[in-house]
Amino acid sequence: NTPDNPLKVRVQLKWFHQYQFAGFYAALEQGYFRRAGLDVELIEGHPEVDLARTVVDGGAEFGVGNSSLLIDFNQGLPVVAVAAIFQHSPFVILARVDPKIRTVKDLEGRTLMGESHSAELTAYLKKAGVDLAKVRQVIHSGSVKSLAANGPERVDATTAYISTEPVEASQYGIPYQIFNPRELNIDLYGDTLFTSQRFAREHPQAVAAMRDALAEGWRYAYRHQAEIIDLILEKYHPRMDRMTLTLEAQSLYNLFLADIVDIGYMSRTRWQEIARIFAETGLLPASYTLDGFLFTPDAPMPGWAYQALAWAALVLLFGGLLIAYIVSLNRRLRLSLAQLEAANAGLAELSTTDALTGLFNRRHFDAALDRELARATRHTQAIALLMIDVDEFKKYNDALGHPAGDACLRRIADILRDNAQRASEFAARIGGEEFAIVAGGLTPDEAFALAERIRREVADAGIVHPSRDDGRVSISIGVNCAPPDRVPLTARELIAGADAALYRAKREGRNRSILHIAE
Ligand SMILES: Nc1nc2c(ncn2[C@@H]2O[C@H](COP(=O)(O)OP(=O)(O)OP(=O)(O)O)[C@@H](O)[C@H]2O)c(=O)[nH]1
Repeated sequence: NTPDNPLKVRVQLKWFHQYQFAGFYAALEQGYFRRAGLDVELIEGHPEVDLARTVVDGGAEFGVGNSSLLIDFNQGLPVVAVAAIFQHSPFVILARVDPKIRTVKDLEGRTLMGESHSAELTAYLKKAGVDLAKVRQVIHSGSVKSLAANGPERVDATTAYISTEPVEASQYGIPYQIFNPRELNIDLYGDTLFTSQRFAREHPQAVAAMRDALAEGWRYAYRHQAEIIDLILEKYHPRMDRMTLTLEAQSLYNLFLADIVDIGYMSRTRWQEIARIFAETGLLPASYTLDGFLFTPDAPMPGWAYQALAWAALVLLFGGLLIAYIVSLNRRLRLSLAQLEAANAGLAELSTTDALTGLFNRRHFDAALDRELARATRHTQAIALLMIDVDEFKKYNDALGHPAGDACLRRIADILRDNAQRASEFAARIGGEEFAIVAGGLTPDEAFALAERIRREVADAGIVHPSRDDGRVSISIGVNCAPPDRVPLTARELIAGADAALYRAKREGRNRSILHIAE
């Protein structure tokens, strides 16, 4: 509902037009209802109107009732309390001044005039120990004048609002006394805005809007009391004059402004207390309930919201499935990766060759050297080791780049392989630019000759080295040879001798072979 296309609603008031309904008049006049999307029509009440029935049967969308609504609700009338307009009930009994009527109990045997559905009256009389059967109850004439009438229409007491009838009685010069239920701790909500369960279910937003606009109307009425009284006098033809309305207004404000709660506020605890009072006086069964009686603005979801929710659930479902699939895929991937790594590690373990040159790698060299030494020992054979290192290879790399360095290493490796072709010989790359050749059965001279041949072949290969004096890549070789009578010699001893010779070759100018002489 919008201000341009408002929802038409009728409000059944519980009494004649008077200041009691000031919040409604103000909200109408100030446009609060219309702004809330409501086109409100007020229906004047009277003593006999059955408020709950009128609203439930569709005679109005809202009603202004009182705490009796809780009894109607428990008797099966589908009403919903929306807002407590008065935090305390203005309800009292107004009785004639009569020496025989001193307490409310003295109303036994007397005539009491009351409006319909006044549970508060019954609760009060019962709690005061009045035998209801002994009280003659008649329908409210609508005027306090019945207290002073002559003849059969005269009554001894009447239900009344503390805000209205005492003033009227004074104006008519009727002496009166007041019996107030609050003296017996009967403290109920006063006027209460309510609707039917059906309307609350179908138009929850309109109900909340009505409640809020009415509260705003009451706030306005409080600030502009005289203006609202003028309005009532002009538009609503009240049965009271300005003075009575003014006194009524002041009396009403005492009832609900004493509480530090927002106009319209109501609490479940308070309703529970009211239910307890009704149950105590037999107006409600012990099995009474409050469930469904109080309006909760949780609007039922509109159709589009259900659809959006369904889509969101679907997206969540597919999202969840996708995530589960990705997680399982990931797990499988991690597993295969781990297997792959293990396999690679196994392969590396098994691998014997160097990836760059194709020669044996360091691991194989160590194992093979041990094997060759053992064999030489077994057959009492000589064994020679050539340790080969590329000269000033760092400068080569620096000058020509790493890829060129790799190519150079491969060329040298080829030369080494070519020169270690016998069954008892093998070449290996044992470091970055370090190589080794193991040759079984060679005398020291033969081993040295082999070293020199290799060194010359590398020098003659003509691999350009920008930093070398002769412009060529060269190698240095340290040769160690264990003659048959010196075997067994450990691998470590053999390598140490060859290293020492290589070190000398470097120190003496590079591009040379040195034979280690055992001491
Ligand atoms: N391109 C390439 N260079 C490597 C490789 N392995 C080691 N090197 C390089 O070889 C160089 C060895 O340098 P050094 O140990 O200082 O020896 P050097 O420059 O050859 O000098 P000397 O041995 O004293 O003649 C380093 O620059 C390493 O980066 C490889 O696989 N490829």
